[in-house]
Amino acid sequence: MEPIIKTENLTIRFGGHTAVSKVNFEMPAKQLKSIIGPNGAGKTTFFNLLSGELKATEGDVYFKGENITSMSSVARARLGLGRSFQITNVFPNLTVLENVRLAVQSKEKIRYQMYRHFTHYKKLLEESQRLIGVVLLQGKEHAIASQLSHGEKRKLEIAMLLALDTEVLLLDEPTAGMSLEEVPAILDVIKAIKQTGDKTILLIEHKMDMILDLSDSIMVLFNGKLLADGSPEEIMNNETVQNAYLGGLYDENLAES
Ligand SMILES: Nc1ncnc2c1ncn2[C@@H]1O[C@H](COP(=O)(O)OP(=O)(O)OP(=O)(O)O)[C@@H](O)[C@H]1O
Repeated sequence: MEPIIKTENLTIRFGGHTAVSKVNFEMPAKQLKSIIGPNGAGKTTFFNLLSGELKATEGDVYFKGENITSMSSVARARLGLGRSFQITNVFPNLTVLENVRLAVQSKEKIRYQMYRHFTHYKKLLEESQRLIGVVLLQGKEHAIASQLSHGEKRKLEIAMLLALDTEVLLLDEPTAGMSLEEVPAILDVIKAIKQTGDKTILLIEHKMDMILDLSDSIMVLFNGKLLADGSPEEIMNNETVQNAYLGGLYDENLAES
């Protein structure tokens, strides 16, 4: 089966520094792949190249076989490739339900006037409630977005990404800045999304137990290069990966000259 995302020779340089270097990567549809690597390995930069926040210096990005390298992040999001922080339309003074409902509405392109039709309104509400359930925010429907905890805000963002019918979810450290008690709930949310079986998830995480629990595959970035990509077991047993993490490989060995 054709990969849902593919990169060829994907490279970005910031001045003299190559942050992502000649990455050839394939993302199978409807799977969860984690991206790991030490701080500064290029994980977030790689995400930004996929989502269109950054333009590649060299190389190409494909979505379902289409070359999207020159497409804006908005156009990519419309195609179904989205990252959580791209959602700038979380209204802090609206409730959880209202925010999700607006996202569902914007996707369904239902015009405001159609709210007059009660059946449409009811459908919107039902879909919003379903998504609030998927991200485990039941009971918080009427909470004001700005008053949610950090973890709950991330859940709301994910619900809105789902409402926009995002096929590929790019989740950049969804547990960052979260209290320890909030982490298992986010793990459950990602599992619940995975269980729906129709989403492709790319996840940047530092929490190894979480990665091993969730991932179908893991890719390792090191100094901007793709060091390895394989099943969790393969990656754990990969000597090069072990060396990289143990500091056995020096930056110069892998750095772009
Ligand atoms: N806009 C930019 N201008 C210059 N250098 C940048 C820019 N963005 C990233 N970099 C550099 O590129 C490298 C990769 O950064 P990136 O944030 O992608 O790493 P990361 O693997 O996500 O790290 P972390 O785990 O700490 O988030 C770093 O050396 C960083 O300083």
